[in-house]
Amino acid sequence: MRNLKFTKMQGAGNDYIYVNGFTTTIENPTQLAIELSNRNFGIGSDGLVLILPSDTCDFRMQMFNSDGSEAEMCGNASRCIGKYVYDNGLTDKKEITLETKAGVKYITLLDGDAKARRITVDMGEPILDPVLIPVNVSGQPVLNYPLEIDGKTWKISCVSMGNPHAVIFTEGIKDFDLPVLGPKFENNPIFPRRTNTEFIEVVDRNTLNMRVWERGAGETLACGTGACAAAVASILNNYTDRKVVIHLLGGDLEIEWCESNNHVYMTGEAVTVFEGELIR
Ligand SMILES: N[C@H](CCC[C@H](N)C(=O)O)C(=O)O
Repeated sequence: MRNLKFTKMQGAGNDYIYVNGFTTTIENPTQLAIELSNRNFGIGSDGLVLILPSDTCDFRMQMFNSDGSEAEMCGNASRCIGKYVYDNGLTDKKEITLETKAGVKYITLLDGDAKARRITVDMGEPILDPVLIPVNVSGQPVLNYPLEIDGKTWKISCVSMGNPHAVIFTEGIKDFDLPVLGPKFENNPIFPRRTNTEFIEVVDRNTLNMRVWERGAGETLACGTGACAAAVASILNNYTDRKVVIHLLGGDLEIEWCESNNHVYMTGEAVTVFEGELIR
């Protein structure tokens, strides 16, 4: 079997392996995501991203977490795909449409070079209907809903950006033991398709601190859809204005929930770390 060429990229420290689906066919992406994400026996990453042809858009994204599960959408990966396709000559456009399982996303390349680019993605409208998130709670929006875990009651605000998020506004997030706490939210029966969980400190009306336990990947240094969900939840709770800077462990993301069209815009970096060839 031919060696596998790949590109390693990261957005705010959320790192994925990118494969050009125009030249390489991946038979079993679920298994490959598990193997290649392993940070000792594989390449090491938060998951695997395939860049594919699309009948309706410029490109299509298929994204797999490090546990092999396929997600509907990935914000940090969508920025990196914008950089990848431009840098590799798959397009000369700086306004790019991307087909995802969460609908069409619109990528705009701002400035930068072959190493790092600043990119904005129109992430579309947030989904607040619990049936669609999904979360087994009645009434919308789901804001500060009391969820008891191991005798402690947490207040969750639930938003989907095509993938499910439970947002918790709290204090002292740097001290949380996420490897213990995260899975108790991720796998809680209230979430029929599991959930990503964001732990948020409100710094001021334009600034949030965030840690995230991702569905299918564990703690990552950043989550683009999670940052969007956290911004929407903080605006709905009137903790912040409609433009927020979110400080994540791996870097900052700028989120705006636009009042005129109800779309959420995410701006941040996309960085190419290295290119490689997997010996198979
Ligand atoms: N773990 C997520 C997918 C990756 C999302 C994240 N890395 C982002 O940048 O949006 C899920 O299963 O919904």
